[in-house]
Amino acid sequence: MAHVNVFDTTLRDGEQSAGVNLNRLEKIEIAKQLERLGVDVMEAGFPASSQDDFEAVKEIANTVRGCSVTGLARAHRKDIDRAWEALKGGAEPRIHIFLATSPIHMTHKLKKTPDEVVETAVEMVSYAKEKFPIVQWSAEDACRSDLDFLVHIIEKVIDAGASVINLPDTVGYTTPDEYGKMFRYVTENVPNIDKVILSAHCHNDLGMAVSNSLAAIENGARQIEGTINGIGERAGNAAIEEIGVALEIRKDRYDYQTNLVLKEIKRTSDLVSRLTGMMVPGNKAVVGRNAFAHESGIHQDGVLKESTTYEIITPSMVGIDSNRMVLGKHSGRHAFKEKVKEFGFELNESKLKEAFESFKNLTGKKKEVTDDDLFAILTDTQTEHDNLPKYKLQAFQVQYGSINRPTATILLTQPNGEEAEKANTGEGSVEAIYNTLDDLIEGDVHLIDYQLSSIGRGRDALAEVHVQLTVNGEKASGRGSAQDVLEASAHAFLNAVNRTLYREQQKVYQKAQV
Ligand SMILES: CC(=O)SCCNC(=O)CCNC(=O)[C@H](O)C(C)(C)COP(=O)(O)OP(=O)(O)OC[C@H]1O[C@@H](n2cnc3c(N)ncnc32)[C@H](O)[C@@H]1OP(=O)(O)O
Ligand SMILES: CC(C)C(=O)C(=O)O
Repeated sequence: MAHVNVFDTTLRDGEQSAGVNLNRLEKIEIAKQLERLGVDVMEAGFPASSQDDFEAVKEIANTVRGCSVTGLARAHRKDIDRAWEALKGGAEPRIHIFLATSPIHMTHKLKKTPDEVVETAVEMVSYAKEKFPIVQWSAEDACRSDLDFLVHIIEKVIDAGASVINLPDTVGYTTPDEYGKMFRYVTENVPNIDKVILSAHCHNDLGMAVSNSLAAIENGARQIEGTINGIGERAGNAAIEEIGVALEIRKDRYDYQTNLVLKEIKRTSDLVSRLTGMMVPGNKAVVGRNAFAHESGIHQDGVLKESTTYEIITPSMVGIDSNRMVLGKHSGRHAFKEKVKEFGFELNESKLKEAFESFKNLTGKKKEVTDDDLFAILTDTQTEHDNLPKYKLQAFQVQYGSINRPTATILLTQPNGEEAEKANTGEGSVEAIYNTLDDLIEGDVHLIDYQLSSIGRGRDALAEVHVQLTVNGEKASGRGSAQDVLEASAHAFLNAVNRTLYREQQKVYQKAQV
């Protein structure tokens, strides 16, 4: 059985999804989970793109030991230098340099001739190779490139020191047959191709990213790139969980193995969905809420008689457990601590105490605290920055009636520790809350997007709100959960505002360091 490396780019291409903005702690939490999932390489970010990304890539490279950590770079010395500074402490530093090879990109975007592109690619790969043991080079927009030009440039960058060559379908344009043929052509025509691993990176604009990735594997690719839940630029990337499960379920056809620990899929999907605010559609393959639900009578009858009549994937294979954990108001610290471990979180003592208090508070409101509730509490606690000045909701009240204009009164602790109270109205209760918060918060805040969902099922399910705001013109996303929709809405708004405060504090701190 041939081995196929899994290259996860949730933290780079995934974070390029419109509206997604992960903070450092969230990225680290996802990185730890990707390591548990068994990915071979994780692309932690684009170090030269911002100070935040640089810090996150550096911390992930210095922490993660179970897989290789990489970072993206343009074909620029300064991008490569920055990537080296971020990645040099990693277990196996590797860089991912890209440069477009299609006529459209070379002419209109790069404004370079094909010869200049070859020259730049070779120069930058050689430069990177002086620092990095592993250099991956990507021919951006490979699928709209001239095949013989591809063959020519690939040969040159391999000579310059690249050990992984990626042929991305940057715009999600290709079909499985075409993509497979491109891999075959390159394999058969690049003379030094046996020195490298070929990689596939597919986008989902025409809904073919996973099929294209599988076609690439069948035609010589030994690395596939993708993201969890298929998030990413525009319509997203190939969903890693779908490729992993397809290779497993159809191993009669695909004689390839990966290091993926399929049982970690559900937790990884939940974590990424929750932290990015990108909800997983109910009908999404492998991880959707309905992926294992049987609704119609004939299907239910079949499954009851023999599950394989309508079920090709067992829920337990991807970590969907039918044994529900029940924690209630009589559960103590020890049981709680055990469950936190079982869930894969590593909380320090103060975060554990905070999470236990939130859990106890919830047991006062809900009959039963479910896995989903606990997961929400734990991700929130783990990804919240400690001891930083921030806005904190102390109390609020909303008056709502079908005749009166909704009015919200809010008591807020401000970053300087002082309390302030105000009231304002709105067309609806959420707007009244947001107008009041706007009055209480320094700066110019605008709501761009608001999404409400429930965590788990049942009348007493927790509400979860994701918002996108601009604060003084800067975009920020936030999330909040609570048993009450209005409280969750207020928390999400404040979470987004606090993130911009945190970013400001980081900038001040970084300036002071220089
Ligand atoms: C296919 C992909 O997903 S590629 C990755 C895309 N990801 C991102 O862009 C996210 C992060 N990006 C950023 O933060 C910013 O774009 C930055 C910091 C990288 C650059 O910002 P700016 O300097 O303001 O440049 P801007 O983004 O407007 O334009 C990109 C420039 O890079 C050039 N460029 C694009 N790709 C490459 C490349 N692979 N190698 C070298 N230069 C490149 C473009 O031609 C353009 O150059 P120009 O300014 O001479 O016209
Ligand atoms: C940087 C490259 C690999 C990319 O993301 C793409 O081409 O889609």
